[in-house]
This record gives sequence, structure tokens and C-alpha cells, in this order.
Amino acid sequence: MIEVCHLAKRFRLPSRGSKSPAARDPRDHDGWFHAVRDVSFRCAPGEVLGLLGPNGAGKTTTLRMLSSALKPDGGSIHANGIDLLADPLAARQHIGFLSGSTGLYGRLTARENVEYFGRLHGMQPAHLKRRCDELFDLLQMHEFGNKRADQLSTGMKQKCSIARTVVHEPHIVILDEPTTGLDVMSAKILLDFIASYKALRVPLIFSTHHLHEVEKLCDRVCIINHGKTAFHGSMDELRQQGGSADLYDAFVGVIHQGA
Ligand SMILES: Nc1ncnc2c1ncn2[C@@H]1O[C@H](COP(=O)(O)OP(=O)(O)OP(=O)(O)O)[C@@H](O)[C@H]1O
Repeated sequence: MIEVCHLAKRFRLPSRGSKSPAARDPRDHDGWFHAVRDVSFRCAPGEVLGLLGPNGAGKTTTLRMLSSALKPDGGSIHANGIDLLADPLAARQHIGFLSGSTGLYGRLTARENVEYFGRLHGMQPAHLKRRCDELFDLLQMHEFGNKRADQLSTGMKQKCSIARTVVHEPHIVILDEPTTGLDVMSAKILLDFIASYKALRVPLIFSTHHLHEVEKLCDRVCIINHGKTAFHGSMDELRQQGGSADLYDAFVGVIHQGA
């Protein structure tokens, strides 16, 4: 179980004139930009949680705090009873985090990249080989396993980054826009891969702009708007609060309620 309560993060703004367009954002105060103001949600074992919100809402900033890449200014994050803000090392061990940037080593092959990250997590050679074989099967990566990362297509790089993220069998998986750049077939492989985490009873959180992915996979949804949780609950509750059985209309309804 991962529980996020009242998370907050602000960034120092460069000084600028009062006519700047960014000054109109309600999160802009006294030289600080409050990117995340009050975000709370939870994801239990066996659940997939979808993190939604308009561009700039604060999804990536929130996920970067969960992965310990960014230090929050307020709030708490607990994973399986561990206070991840007090113990960022535990966060790195427990959480597999896919960020927007691939972070692959161009001169290593796809397989070598995944193995390298497994070794960084202290995996023993036989275990690592089994795990890599399993991931290359699940994500259908064998075809390009021996290609250098700098020669991979966008979608191949994305699959490689995902394999790298989960090679050490993390207790919690967090994926920031995982289907970006994937073709229909590759996206299907990835969505099936995400769904498989329910059976493993590993909480999985992913951000996306694709509502059909949310409809297909998610047990729970968190919608962030202007850095605050605008909705957190089940798909049925979202339809109820958004005032429509159609997920797109319900999403728009929730965003308008908070505007
Ligand atoms: N280091 C930073 N310094 C200043 N502002 C930042 C910084 N990082 C993010 N922001 C701002 O915080 C807000 C939230 O950004 P974030 O990347 O979390 O949004 P998002 O919901 O992931 O958006 P998208 O859907 O477009 O990916 C944006 O207005 C962004 O410009």
C-alpha cells in the first residue's frame, strides 16, 4: 500500500515583470510557484491507480516526489508502513519509477542496459538472467535485445526503460506516461503488462492523458488540477461526481467543478 497525504512542492520563480502570462496562474505567489499544493491518494496491493490532469497540473512533480527524485515541501508518503520522506534510500529500493526521460546508456545494448540496472540493485547473475528473460518475453523485446540503445526507435527505448524500471521487482511501480511514443501493438503489450501487476498484488500508479487506458485498467483514479486533488476514488465514483456515465464528460465535469 502506498499512501500520499497533502503533498506540496513549490519552485522559486525567476524574477520577471508583472505582465508575464505565468503571473495569472493561481499557483504563482510572491516569487514562488506552488506546482503541487495539496495532493492526496492511495493505492493498495492489487490496484492500478490512474493519475490524470490537464497539462501542467502537477502529475510529474507529484510522481517525482514519490520516487524521491524531488523533496516535498509538505505532506507525507508512506509505503507499506515505511515513511519514504524520512528514508529516501528505502524509496529507491521499494519503488520502480519510469520518468519521462529514458536515461538509457546509448552505447550499451537494450539487454545490457536492463542488466546494468539489475546489477545496480544487487541482483545475482542467475536471478538477473531469469528476470531479464521474463521481461524480454513479457514486453516482446527479444527482436532488439542486442541492438545498441542509441539505435533503438522511440517505442523500443520506452519498452527498454520500462524493463529497466521493474527489473529489481519493486514493491511499488510508478510509470509517468508509459504509453507515450508506443504504437498500437506496443501500447497493447504494455497495457497487458500493467494489468499483470494486479495479480502480483503490487500497487501500480501511472499518469496518462488517455482515458481509454484508464477505463480499461484502473481501479482507482486521482485527478489533479492546478496542483490539488480534484477527485480521488473509484471509476463509478468519478462518473457520479463528474455527472456523466461517459468518462470523458465526467473528467471534464470534475475539472470544471474545481475551476
Ligand atoms: N523545476 C521547476 N521550476 C519551476 N516550475 C516547475 C518546475 N518543474 C515543474 N514546474 C511547473 O510545475 C507545473 C507542473 O508541472 P508538471 O510537469 O508536474 O505537470 P504535469 O501535470 O506532469 O503536466 P503534463 O501533463 O504537461 O506532463 C508546471 O506549471 C511546470 O511548469
